[in-house]
Amino acid sequence: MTVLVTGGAGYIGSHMVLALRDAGEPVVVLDNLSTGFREAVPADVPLVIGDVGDNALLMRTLGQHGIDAVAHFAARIVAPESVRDPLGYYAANTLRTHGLLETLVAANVKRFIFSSTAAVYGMAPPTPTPESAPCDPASPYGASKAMSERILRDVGAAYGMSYVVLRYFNVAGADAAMRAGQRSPAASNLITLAVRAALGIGPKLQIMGTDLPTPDGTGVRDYIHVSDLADAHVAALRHLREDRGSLTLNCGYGHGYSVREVVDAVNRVTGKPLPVVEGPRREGDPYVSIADATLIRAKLGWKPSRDNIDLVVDHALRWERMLRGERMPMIEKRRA
Ligand SMILES: NC(=O)c1ccc[n+]([C@@H]2O[C@H](COP(=O)([O-])OP(=O)(O)OC[C@H]3O[C@@H](n4cnc5c(N)ncnc54)[C@H](O)[C@@H]3O)[C@@H](O)[C@H]2O)c1
Ligand SMILES: O=c1ccn([C@@H]2O[C@H](COP(=O)(O)OP(=O)(O)O[C@H]3O[C@H](CO)[C@H](O)[C@H](O)[C@H]3O)[C@@H](O)[C@H]2O)c(=O)[nH]1
Repeated sequence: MTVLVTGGAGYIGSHMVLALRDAGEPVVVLDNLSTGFREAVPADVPLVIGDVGDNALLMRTLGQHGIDAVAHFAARIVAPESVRDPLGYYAANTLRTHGLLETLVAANVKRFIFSSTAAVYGMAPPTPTPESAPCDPASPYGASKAMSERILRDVGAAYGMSYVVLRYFNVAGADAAMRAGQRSPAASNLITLAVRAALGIGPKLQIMGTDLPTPDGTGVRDYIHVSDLADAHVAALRHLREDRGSLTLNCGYGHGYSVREVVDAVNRVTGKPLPVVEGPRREGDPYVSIADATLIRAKLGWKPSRDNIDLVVDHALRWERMLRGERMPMIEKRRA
């Protein structure tokens, strides 16, 4: 029984590959390396380079490796870009998920874990946000995921596929042993930008809005450590293998930090003040995004062990240093 991880050469998928490998689960990665990195996949994990939309390749991969479950991470993920290129996003995310599900139904693969996002809830959901809150995505990116969720629900009902949809809040940090982390130079999430600024390898951090209706005027987010998120996927896999039914679950800690609180954490971890520039609000940014994270604990027995903003920042910072050659990674490097 092998797990296929689409997008396993990307930031979150590579942590899932490590979590599965650490749990002794055979795993295969399918990735087109559009935003992923060959070296993010450990040398002893088969890497199939190709597009998730290539049905013939998928069918071959499923058969060759005896796949019984798929964790589908492969996607385009930049919400503002999706506003400029909605057709590209619906094709990359919704249509490719449809095609993947079609192939899995034909191949009789009946376990599916889907990477969804808090962006399905839109601009002003109740906070903390339960899974039952209405989906009202503000961007084509969020809509492409919400549509995929809907397709999955119908496929599950019609063809007996069991699935776990995981709606991630704000993912951050890196593997504690520095085997994986955010490799993309284009990453635009707050914690990556803050630690890169602290190390002088990125521009000064701009606080996007200081007059929001939040306690200190800056945006509040529920930051989840990427390895806790990977553990949630492993728990989801166990749930599916035990035939305990389909689920849609938030992935977050259930509490949030403002941008200023994240900057404070960076200051504590580095021991020196991070210079920041105060700028205007970013269009389309929710003020607050916090998960109601009760259901995932109840349904999967998931217990995060890294719910500590200083730890999240420390791992992100150490990873950036390591990437710049200050420390060697602890996994054997895949030969290019
Ligand atoms: N990063 C976040 O904060 C966040 C938040 C919510 C949800 N998500 C979801 O998590 C998933 C992973 O995100 P990430 O941050 O690791 O992004 P990423 O860009 O690092 O990883 C995506 C991976 O998928 C691959 N890929 C993309 N399109 C493909 C295709 N058509 N065929 C094969 N491979 C393809 C890329 O090469 C890359 O390795 C995505 O589905 C994203 O929507 C991410
Ligand atoms: O340079 C920056 C970058 C971000 N922020 C602020 O930091 C907070 C977090 O912003 P991110 O860009 O890190 O994350 P978002 O909440 O905007 O979005 C992320 O989480 C969403 C889920 O809620 C989606 O999945 C989305 O794709 C993913 O990037 C926001 O208040 C934002 O305004 C800044 O002040 N300066």
